[in-house]
Amino acid sequence: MRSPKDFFAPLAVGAPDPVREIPALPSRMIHFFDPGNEKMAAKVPDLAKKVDVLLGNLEDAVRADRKEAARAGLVSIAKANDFGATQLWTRVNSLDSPWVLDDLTTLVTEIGDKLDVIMVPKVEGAQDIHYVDRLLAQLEARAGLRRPLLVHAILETASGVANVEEIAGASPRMQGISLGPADLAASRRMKTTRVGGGHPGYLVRTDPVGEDLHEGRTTYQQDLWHYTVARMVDACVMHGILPYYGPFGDIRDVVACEDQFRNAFLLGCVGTWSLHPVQIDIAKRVFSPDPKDVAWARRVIAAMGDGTGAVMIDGKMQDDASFKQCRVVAELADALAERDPELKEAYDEATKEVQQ
Ligand SMILES: CC(=O)SCCNC(=O)CCNC(=O)[C@H](O)C(C)(C)COP(=O)(O)OP(=O)(O)OC[C@H]1O[C@@H](n2cnc3c(N)ncnc32)[C@H](O)[C@@H]1OP(=O)(O)O
Ligand SMILES: CC(=O)C(=O)O
Ligand SMILES: [Mg+2]
Repeated sequence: MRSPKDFFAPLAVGAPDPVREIPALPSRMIHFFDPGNEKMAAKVPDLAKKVDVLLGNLEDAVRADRKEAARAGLVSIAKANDFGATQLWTRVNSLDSPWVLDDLTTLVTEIGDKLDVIMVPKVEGAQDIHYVDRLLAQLEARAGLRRPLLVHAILETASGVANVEEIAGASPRMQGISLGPADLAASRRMKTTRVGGGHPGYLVRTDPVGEDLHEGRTTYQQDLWHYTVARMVDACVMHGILPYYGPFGDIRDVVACEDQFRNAFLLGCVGTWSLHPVQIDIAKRVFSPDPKDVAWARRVIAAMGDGTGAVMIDGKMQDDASFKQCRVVAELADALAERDPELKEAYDEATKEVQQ
């Protein structure tokens, strides 16, 4: 284990200094595309205007015989485009794969100055992050980069979940963690066959009403991911990094997708993945606070002054704890409004209405 005193020293001579704080940039949707797929790649410049994060995916969903095309495609796309305030991330192949070394070496060397975050799949424990941390420092030093690349882990193995707190704190590069429900389900031997979302068999049932055990008993489907998302959120917050939901594979079911995203938003996640253009607006809607909630939050903050004491607003008690919750919502709204003029207008309009 590294001494806390050395935590902010570069891991290679000439590598940039590690960051001391993870920037809380808008990242409501991490939009996945296959950089080796010409149709998808052609849409990237337009998509960049709509999404907070574009992610060139090199891992699962890219066929083995297309890995090199995907890597080369990402290099060309990054060199040919300026994405402005939209972040560019990549997901490299897993650390036990034959491709990851070339992924990291090529990407850091060729486009390390364009990339913001490297997503590492199937992270099992802090040792995986330590490996990537040192290698990135060596590559950054060789490439003469002035800004350190950040690292994002996918939580998609049973060991990863058991070690999530140490993963979150393994390096100052750690930017965030996403839930990987598909691989996690396989790793845990869950008896599901889906990519995220619920399952009709995972339910609770009301008590029997009479002799007939089948009559009049309502069932409620439960959220398979509640425990993992909640634990991931706590681990991330403990270490000052950002939690995300991951993929929702039923592209057609936009309703359940929105529900899954909203559960994650309410539990503390800052964003999610979009696998298909249709999921971009869902993520944007869900991970931008509702204008009514923003107006309420601003009203509570104004009424609470320095945040101490208690006041009553519309019959509801407000004190330091609700003031802090309102600040979370209001600060997120302010950050998103800076990037999105339409949202700014909606938030200001709703705020004016409650002031009248
Ligand atoms: C468990 C995990 O690891 S999840 C992460 C890994 N998975 C991924 O990254 C999947 C990314 N998404 C995809 O590959 C695709 O969206 C698929 C395979 C799910 C569906 O693709 P298609 O069958 O082509 O969908 P569809 O016909 O609705 O696409 C409509 C258009 O949008 C394009 N499109 C689809 N997905 C994307 C995307 N993610 N980014 C950009 N464009 C896209 C298609 O190329 C198509 O273009 P066209 O109109 O020029 O023909
Ligand atoms: C996100 C991912 O890779 C998974 O669910 O397996
Ligand atoms: Mg996976």
